[in-house]
Amino acid sequence: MRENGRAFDRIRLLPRVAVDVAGRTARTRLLGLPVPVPLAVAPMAYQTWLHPDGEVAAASAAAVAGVPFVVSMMASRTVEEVAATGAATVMQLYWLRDRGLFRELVGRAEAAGCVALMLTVDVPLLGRRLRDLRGGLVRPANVVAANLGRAGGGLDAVGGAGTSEVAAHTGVLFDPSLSWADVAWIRSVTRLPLVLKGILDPDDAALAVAAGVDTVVVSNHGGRQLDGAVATAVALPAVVDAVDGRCEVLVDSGVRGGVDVLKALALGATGVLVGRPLLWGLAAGGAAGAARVLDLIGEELHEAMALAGCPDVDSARRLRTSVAGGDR
Ligand SMILES: Cc1cc2nc3c(=O)[nH]c(=O)nc-3n(C[C@H](O)[C@H](O)[C@H](O)COP(=O)(O)O)c2cc1C
Ligand SMILES: CCCCC(=O)C(=O)O
Repeated sequence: MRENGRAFDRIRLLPRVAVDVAGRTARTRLLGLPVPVPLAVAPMAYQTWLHPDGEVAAASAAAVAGVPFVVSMMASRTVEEVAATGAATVMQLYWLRDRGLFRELVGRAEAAGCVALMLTVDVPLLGRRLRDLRGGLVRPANVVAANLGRAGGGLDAVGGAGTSEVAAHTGVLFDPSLSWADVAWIRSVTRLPLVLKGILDPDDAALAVAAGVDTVVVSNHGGRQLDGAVATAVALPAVVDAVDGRCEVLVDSGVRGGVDVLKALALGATGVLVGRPLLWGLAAGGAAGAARVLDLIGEELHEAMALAGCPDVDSARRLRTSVAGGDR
């Protein structure tokens, strides 16, 4: 988790000069849609834990900013409620043992008008989260996986220091047997664009392209899964090379401001997903707080583009970078 931020910090940009940036724009396409800035909100579970309106408030902020909102399969508000905010909504999915429930969720996402499905592939089981275990993490009774019906409620039998009810619950639901054959099946049951989230190895990126995926997200899940996994700013360039323009390449994990977005573009990304900063905004100020976070990142990106001599996103993708030696 710490290395994600450090890796972005170590990237150095080579600004261009005497380029007319007076009319600069960060407009581009992301997940097949026109967007004012190349970012979307990452899927994050259980947002009513942070604010009573949860995902509905966060998605409203995305709608105001004009950027896509990815609703977690483990969201505490339903995909229908999220889509009703007017945000371009992407449904995130985990591979479930209950294939009937998985198929039903695909159908609900389609019916709700989702613009894409995002299959997260880096959670065969939940990572070992020591603070969750030490604190005996248990969901409050009102924080449930609203999309999963009866399966979304709490596990009464689990509690106390040394246990995580969230890890136990996902262990019951998620199927660690996911393989590329299953990805091909998922590709075959929907016409929506398919995104795979959690790619780090360029060979997996090539397999994703071969499976007919429209977008890969270079992600280590914000450092929440495999401790010691490579930072995404380090992994990104090889994935961009392997994909070679055959699908979109998004990146997340450690993006904290507009300069990080510019660095991601310079490393070849189509755009970024923003994770925790959105939750901080949501916790601090609900929909307005989340909207302020998106505004700040957008403002910072526009400024950084001016200072780097980039009138548009394509020129940002052509910026040269280097990697600094040590930490600052
Ligand atoms: C509280 C929390 C819950 C998350 N829940 C999900 C989830 O339900 N599905 C998913 O694919 N990723 C989930 N993630 C991972 C994020 O989508 C994203 O990959 C990560 O947070 C990006 O890193 P960042 O927080 O450093 O921006 C979660 C992350 C956090 C912090
Ligand atoms: C609650 C299900 C898993 C959410 C998740 O992906 C995360 O906490 O990182």
